[in-house]
Amino acid sequence: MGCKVMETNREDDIISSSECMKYNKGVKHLCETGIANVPKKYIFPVSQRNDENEVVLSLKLPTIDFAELQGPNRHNVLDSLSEACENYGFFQVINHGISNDTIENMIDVSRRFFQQPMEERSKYMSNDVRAPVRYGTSFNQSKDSVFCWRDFLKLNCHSMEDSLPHWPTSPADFRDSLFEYTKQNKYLFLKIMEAIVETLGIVQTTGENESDENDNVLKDFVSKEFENGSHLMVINCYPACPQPELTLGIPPHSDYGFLTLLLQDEVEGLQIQHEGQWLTVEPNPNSFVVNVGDHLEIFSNGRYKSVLHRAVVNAERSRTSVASLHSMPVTNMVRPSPTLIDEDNPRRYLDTDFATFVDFISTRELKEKDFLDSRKC
Ligand SMILES: O=C(O)CCC(=O)C(=O)O
Ligand SMILES: [Fe+2]
Repeated sequence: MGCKVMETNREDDIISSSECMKYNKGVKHLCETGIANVPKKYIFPVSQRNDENEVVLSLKLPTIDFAELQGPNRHNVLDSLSEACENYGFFQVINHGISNDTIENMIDVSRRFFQQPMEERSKYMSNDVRAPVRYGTSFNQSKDSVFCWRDFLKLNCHSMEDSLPHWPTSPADFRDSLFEYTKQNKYLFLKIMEAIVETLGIVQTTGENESDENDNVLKDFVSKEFENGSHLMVINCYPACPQPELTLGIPPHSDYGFLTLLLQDEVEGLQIQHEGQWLTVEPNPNSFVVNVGDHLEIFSNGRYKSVLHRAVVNAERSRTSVASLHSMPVTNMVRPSPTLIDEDNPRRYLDTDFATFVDFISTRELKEKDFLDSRKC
């Protein structure tokens, strides 16, 4: 659904405190009030914008066939997986086993959540980054000098018993759709993590392909480290924007966890940085875009890369995406796996935990890979 367009002058360029209040209600609300121009608060410096003159190439991400990963071809798929994590930090997963219905319901209920009146959405507005459910706007609303063209709903999915009672009850099917999706998403994450741990060669396996014993060793390792791990779902809403070239849906950043499983609708918008260039990831219905997060870069002692990515917006269509960020339990320390440190490969990152990350983001405007850089030895 697009922004209502009406005639305005540029008085909205002067940011008074009442203007700020208006922006804090989110960009969806701003669009609903009717705007013809992007207010100054959302205009990025030229150097950070999506350069209109630059030819942005489309990228077909390396593809991991999840069904094949479970069969006799596992070894080849593991090679592709390891190459994708080293060279792109991104890959797409097809044949993942999550039903079309579950995926379509997730996107559909997310859209309907944001289409509700402001009063319904605003019930979940909070500045508390630890709140079980939080509606917000931009990237880090309390710190961003320029706001980006995004509203989000963040939901804690790890301690379900504590979080679920706080989840929205409107639309009526919201909780059921999310519950089913998060359960299956977590299972998929654990299975992909088993494969990633195998590619890193950090658990002692028998060295034989397709051995049940190997399967169990991997399963036990991953379940011990991640079964009770953190799981944050971020539902992103990028309304259509009257001047998309002036702003960004989400500025360049890396994700803090081990892996992010991203579901996007059919509207293009995600771009990743690869060899110094921004590349647009073509949406592939029914697949997941998976990216390496900061914690996996640390855990792999730098072998796998947490890559910068961003989202651009467009004038015609609103875009919805759902990012599921998975990591170890929030109280755990994340550190380079000792098996990946030796004389030739010294430790490259300091230990870190979730509290350090929260302290870091609450004291500054987060830029690009600042947090990860702060953890380098
Ligand atoms: O919407 C997208 O394509 C990217 C979202 C994202 O990077 C995030 O939520 O961390
Ligand atoms: Fe991200």
